[in-house]
Amino acid sequence: MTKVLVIGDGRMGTIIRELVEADESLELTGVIGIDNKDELADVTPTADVAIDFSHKSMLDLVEAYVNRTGAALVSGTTGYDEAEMGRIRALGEKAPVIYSANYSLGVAVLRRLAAEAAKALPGFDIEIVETHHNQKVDAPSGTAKLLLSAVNPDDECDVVYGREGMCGKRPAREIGVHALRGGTVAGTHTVHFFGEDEEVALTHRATSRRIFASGAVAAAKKLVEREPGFYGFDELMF
Ligand SMILES: NC(=O)C1=CN([C@@H]2O[C@H](COP(=O)(O)OP(=O)(O)OC[C@H]3O[C@@H](n4cnc5c(N)ncnc54)[C@H](OP(=O)(O)O)[C@@H]3O)[C@@H](O)[C@H]2O)C=CC1
Ligand SMILES: O=C(O)C1=N[C@H](C(=O)O)C[C@H](O)C1
Repeated sequence: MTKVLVIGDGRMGTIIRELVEADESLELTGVIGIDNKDELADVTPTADVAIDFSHKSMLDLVEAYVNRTGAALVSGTTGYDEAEMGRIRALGEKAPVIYSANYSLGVAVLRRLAAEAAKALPGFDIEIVETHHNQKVDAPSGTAKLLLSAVNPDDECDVVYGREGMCGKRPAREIGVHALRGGTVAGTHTVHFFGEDEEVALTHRATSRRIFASGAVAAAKKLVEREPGFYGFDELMF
């Protein structure tokens, strides 16, 4: 039995907890929310793997937990800055760690397609649009950032987050990133490629956040078989 600690008891944490409880190969050792977050620093029972879908403010505790116990870490929390991402990567020296801003197979394929399209369509204007429910606290989404780095791998383009006012004509080497918020949308991402008299648009639409939760649980099962190290989604899941 693989022992699983779920960090985050919100929308994602609740579904992950249900999936873990329903899986005979997994044992739930605890669920951490704001109210009992200090357990991470002390009394939490040791788990083989922690699955973290919480909030960036939990990073100090998550980091200390992995360093203290050596538990594997599946991290899906978004909103981290570069320095915080560096701290998550560094945990790979202590334990097997995977980070992905999106645990659906569909987005992993969208990322590849978008990278391919960007190479094949030089000179096209790229715009990324993400849409999420009205409870999401970070923008743009982690997935939008992941797609941005797929189409702009060498940081050659300037990036603008929304536009307003007399911002002038669109420069050629610019990528616009736009966040829409409303209702209960689980997560939609479109990468637009605009050319002369034509447009290619690649879209992934999640119709339920269950897809992210089941991807994270599948990742946890694979991760516990691995040596310490920092793993990407494609490396572990394909
Ligand atoms: N990688 C992926 O595939 C996916 C990633 N996500 C990401 O997972 C994270 C959680 O998403 P979701 O479950 O929808 O979010 P919720 O707001 O429903 O849950 C957030 C959780 O974090 C806890 N928390 C701790 N500190 C804070 C704080 N300072 N402010 C707010 N919450 C805090 C909350 O505790 P409490 O309940 O006690 O308030 C809650 O357990 C987000 O970063 C989201 O972007 C979401 C879907 C897919
Ligand atoms: O907060 C969410 O809901 C989601 N967050 C992730 C992100 O920021 O990319 C993944 C998914 O789109 C749902």
